[in-house]
Amino acid sequence: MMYRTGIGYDVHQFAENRPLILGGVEIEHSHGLAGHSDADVLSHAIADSLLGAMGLPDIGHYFPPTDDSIEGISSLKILEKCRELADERGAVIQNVDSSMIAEAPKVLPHAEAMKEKIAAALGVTTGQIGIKATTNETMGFVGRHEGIAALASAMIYVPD
Ligand SMILES: Nc1ccn([C@@H]2O[C@H](COP(=O)(O)O)[C@@H](O)[C@H]2O)c(=O)n1
Ligand SMILES: C[C@@]1(CO)OP(=O)(O)OP(=O)(O)OC[C@H]1O
Repeated sequence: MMYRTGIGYDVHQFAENRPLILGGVEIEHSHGLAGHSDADVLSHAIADSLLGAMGLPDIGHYFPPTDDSIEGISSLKILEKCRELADERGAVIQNVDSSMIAEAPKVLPHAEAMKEKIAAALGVTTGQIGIKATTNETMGFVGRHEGIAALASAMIYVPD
């Protein structure tokens, strides 16, 4: 038996007239995030952490930014694809942990709702999903409210 870990990082720029979707949850804010997909930076980081743990190529390999057919795709679908790839290999997701780095809005009040969406997409329990957040203490692009970054780590069990 083997346990494997993976990491993921993503960042998206704020844009006007876009919904702000984080962990599959729409959050009221003055700006949303720009992207070819729904720009759910948290789900993207989590997807990459799972793909990394499985030793697979990253999110852009499965969902290329050049693919017009996925414009506006819900990133929960990307997490569902990660679950499918895990199932195909008999891999079992043990846990996912994550942090968002955002000056605003406050995201922790939405963490439970995000856990529910993410857990459902991955076929795990909410207790297996960690969601944290920090500001960047006004420094850098996050500090200037230019965008949101997210980090994630995953552990999976892979049978022999
Ligand atoms: N976008 C954010 C940022 C932070 N939080 C919560 O606030 C706590 C304090 O953040 P600091 O950066 O000032 O240390 C943090 O631990 C989070 O609980 C948040 O919800 N949303
Ligand atoms: C899923 C994709 C598809 O275009 O989403 P984007 O919104 O482009 O987001 P990004 O995190 O820059 O790259 C991942 C892409 O593969």
